[in-house]
Amino acid sequence: MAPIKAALLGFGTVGQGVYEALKTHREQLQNVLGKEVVIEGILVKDRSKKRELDEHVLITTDFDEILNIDGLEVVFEAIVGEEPGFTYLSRALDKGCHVITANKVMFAKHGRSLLDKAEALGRYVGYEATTAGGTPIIRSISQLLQVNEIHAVEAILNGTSNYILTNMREKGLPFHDVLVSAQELGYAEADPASDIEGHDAFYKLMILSELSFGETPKWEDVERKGITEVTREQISVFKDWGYKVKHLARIRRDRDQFISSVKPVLVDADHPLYGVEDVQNAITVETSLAGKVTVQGAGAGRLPTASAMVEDLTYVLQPQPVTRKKKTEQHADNNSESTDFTTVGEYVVIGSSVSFHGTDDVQILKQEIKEEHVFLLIECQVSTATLLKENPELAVYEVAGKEKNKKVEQEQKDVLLKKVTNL
Ligand SMILES: NC(=O)C1=CN([C@@H]2O[C@H](COP(=O)(O)OP(=O)(O)OC[C@H]3O[C@@H](n4cnc5c(N)ncnc54)[C@H](OP(=O)(O)O)[C@@H]3O)[C@@H](O)[C@H]2O)C=CC1
Ligand SMILES: N[C@@H](CC=O)C(=O)O
Repeated sequence: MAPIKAALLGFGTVGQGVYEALKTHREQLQNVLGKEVVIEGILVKDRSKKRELDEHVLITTDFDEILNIDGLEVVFEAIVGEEPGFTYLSRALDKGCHVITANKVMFAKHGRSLLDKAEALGRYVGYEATTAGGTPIIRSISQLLQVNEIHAVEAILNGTSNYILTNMREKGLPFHDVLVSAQELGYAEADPASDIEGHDAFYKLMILSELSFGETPKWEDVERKGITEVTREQISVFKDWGYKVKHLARIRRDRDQFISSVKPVLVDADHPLYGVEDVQNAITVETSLAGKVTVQGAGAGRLPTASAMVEDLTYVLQPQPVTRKKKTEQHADNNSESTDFTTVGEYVVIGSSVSFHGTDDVQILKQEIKEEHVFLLIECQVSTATLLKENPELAVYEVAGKEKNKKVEQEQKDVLLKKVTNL
């Protein structure tokens, strides 16, 4: 039987992983698909690099040569950046191919357009590898949670950041050394600023938002912060207090409004993502019927990412019926916050000096002085924490899952805001 002809765009960490996985799992694929899958062509940027490839494989820097492969059915994309990836995949769909991508920057920006085009052409787009590496979250949401309404997603979505934070805490290693190790292991992006500044997790969160809610918040409204300001001294105090710093990507839809952020947050042992370490990613989806569902797995690296792309191959060639989530109206929540109540949360505030001038509504729950810094665990209103975060002298970390509604008189709120501004 004639084999399924495929092409690979990119032959770096991910591209090589796909090439290897197709060879090592040839038999398994043949059992599922009834045919062999053969890579016929590979697109690269630098043709002079030495590559270990079967003789018949076309290696080229010219995308037209890829598209001209006779009988090409599938294009895997694992190159870097929004372009030329988007143009190449659009053209591959126009040519009648199914496409499978790992490129989240491109997919966060153009995923909807590619999915629309594929639908119109009767082709399929696999994008499992764009989000959380080898963790099957795209398939879980799109195929297993079609009837459930999704209320919120809370996740660790960047393997490099989680690997750095884990190794700083467990081995006391300096930030930079662990980043270099993440690069050597193939976890980091070509420009690792994307990982450590939170852009990568942000793109993945936007892909999950589109999948879960049929829309995203305005991108500029999402609070985004990376892990570059997390110090070993902070991690050590947090550890003594029973917390870990995790880079969390969170989105909640509440009465047609999104509350969304990507930032380092403290979690305690009760939090579902507390035990997610090293390059692991995990995603907790809060649903209307199933409650909280968590999926965990390797978030980056050659074979886990290749796994997602090869699994996608079975999906694009044997698609299951899936309805894409449409933007839906949310029903008003009867438990919605009354004006008499205000939301309070727990925060760790760190500075060379921190004082609250006897403000009643800031409860100090714990304190410690370490080297040059005062560490305070406080309970205060969310609005107060927002003000504290604006103070460049302070580092403020939210403790995840500690928000609650508390009765506070309006006058108290005003007094508190004035006092905190005077810090
Ligand atoms: N690394 C990981 O764990 C994961 C990565 N991803 C995503 O997968 C994609 C690839 O990542 P990764 O393999 O790590 O990256 P690498 O930097 O290791 O490899 C990139 C590959 O793309 C090729 N390439 C880059 N630009 C072009 C271009 N304009 N035209 C043709 N080829 C090009 C390069 O060619 P050459 O070899 O000639 O330099 C190289 O082979 C990225 O979008 C990344 O975000 C997704 C999930 C996990
Ligand atoms: N650089 C990314 C790779 C996978 O998407 C990460 O570290 O998570």
